[in-house]
Amino acid sequence: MKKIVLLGYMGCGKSTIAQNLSKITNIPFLDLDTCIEKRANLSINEIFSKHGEVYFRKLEHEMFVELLQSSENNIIGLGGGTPCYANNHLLLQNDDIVSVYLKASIDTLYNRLVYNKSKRPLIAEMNEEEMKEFIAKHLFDRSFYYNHAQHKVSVDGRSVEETVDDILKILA
Ligand SMILES: Nc1ncnc2c1ncn2[C@@H]1O[C@H](COP(=O)(O)OP(=O)(O)O)[C@@H](O)[C@H]1O
Ligand SMILES: O=C(O)C1=C[C@@H](OP(=O)(O)O)[C@@H](O)[C@H](O)C1
Ligand SMILES: [Mg+2]
Repeated sequence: MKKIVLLGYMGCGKSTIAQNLSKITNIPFLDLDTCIEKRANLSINEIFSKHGEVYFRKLEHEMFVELLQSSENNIIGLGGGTPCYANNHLLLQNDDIVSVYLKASIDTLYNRLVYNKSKRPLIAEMNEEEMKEFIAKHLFDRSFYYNHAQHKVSVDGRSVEETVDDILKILA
């Protein structure tokens, strides 16, 4: 059984889908952000505010490599920026993983993030207008990295259960 790696922009559902896919498959799930918070003993917000984003990206890369090197079978929910730094996107092509890009439209992402931004330091201080413009440009810049995933699943208008089913079809 290969490790299953879920990636995509903030708000596309990586953490939620990883948890629900784990319930169905009984494969343990790991959320990369949670692993980083435990290792640093700081929240993502605190890491950004105390040490800055470059420090966070270093921790994120180290933890991502560590999780990929473990012998355990896991479902790993990445952070939205994980594929976009330290050549992490090249790891998405590894033979011993199944990487799935949860692709969402700007509107889907905005509608989910507008009520969930306080724990996301990149957008926490933005107003609604700024957020919409930021997401559009940021998603465009990042799509090169996300498109290195082996598989792509559209999540627009799909329930959690439907997205889990879409991923189960890939794993079958
Ligand atoms: N399929 C879905 N339909 C509706 N809302 C969803 C769906 N998947 C996730 N969400 C919601 O979107 C928000 C972001 O989900 P989350 O799993 O934290 O995304 P990510 O880890 O990719 O940032 C949460 O409020 C979550 O409940
Ligand atoms: O897009 C990003 O750069 C980030 C996404 C976040 O994870 P989620 O995608 O789970 O929100 C978290 O890693 C951090 O706030 C940075
Ligand atoms: Mg998440």
